[in-house]
Amino acid sequence: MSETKNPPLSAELYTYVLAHNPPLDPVQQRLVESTRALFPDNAIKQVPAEQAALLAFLVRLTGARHVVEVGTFTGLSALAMARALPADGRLITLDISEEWTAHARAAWAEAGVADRIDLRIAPALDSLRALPAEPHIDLAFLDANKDGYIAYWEELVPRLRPGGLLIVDNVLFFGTVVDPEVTGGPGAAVREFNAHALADKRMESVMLTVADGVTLARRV
Ligand SMILES: C[S@@+](CC[C@H](N)C(=O)[O-])C[C@H]1O[C@@H](n2cnc3c(N)ncnc32)[C@H](O)[C@@H]1O
Repeated sequence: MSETKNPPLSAELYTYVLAHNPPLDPVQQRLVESTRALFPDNAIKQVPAEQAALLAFLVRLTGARHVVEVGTFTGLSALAMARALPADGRLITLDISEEWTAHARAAWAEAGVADRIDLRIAPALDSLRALPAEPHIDLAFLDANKDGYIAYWEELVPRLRPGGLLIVDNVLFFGTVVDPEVTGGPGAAVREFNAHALADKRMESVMLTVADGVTLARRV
């Protein structure tokens, strides 16, 4: 068993972490609250505040102009990344739900970033295959159905420019990736994906214990 330096994340410690991150802006805060009110059974899908801040930070750090997101939901991660784009930057975000993304569109309009976001409603694999084949993506965020992760990775990696960043969410899948009794479903799919990503010599990857686990992978 490897030793960890991670302290247990108590509610008090998590509150402390949030207090030492950029706060959600008022539109983001309203989006979090309205998502919980309108879609209480699915609100867990939304990235937490510290992860929204991390996504915005990485967009700014990399100077990304061409961003692709797989998994829009009600639009918080897209909003965070779109706000961090330069004026000529564009975010393409992919989902299959008209209902959830209608809520996203309203928040983006309220935030004044709707003109930077191109929402495409279709199975993500179809939308990814329709993107230009050449390496042009600066940053991608993968946060949709876990049984599609390997296929989405395989479409995204060749389209990333050298040095481009691929951010993958839920790579711990609530800890189930190490549960031997989990032999199917999203936990097993994420476990298989993690092995696939680690073995990919086109990418340099680090796995972080942020939120439900985040892998940062750079196109070498
Ligand atoms: C975890 S949520 C995304 C959360 C979002 N990034 C946020 O922070 O609010 C996953 C999304 O993937 C979408 N999704 C599931 N299967 C999909 C598919 N085959 N193609 C495209 N989107 C899909 C769902 O509709 C859902 O909105």
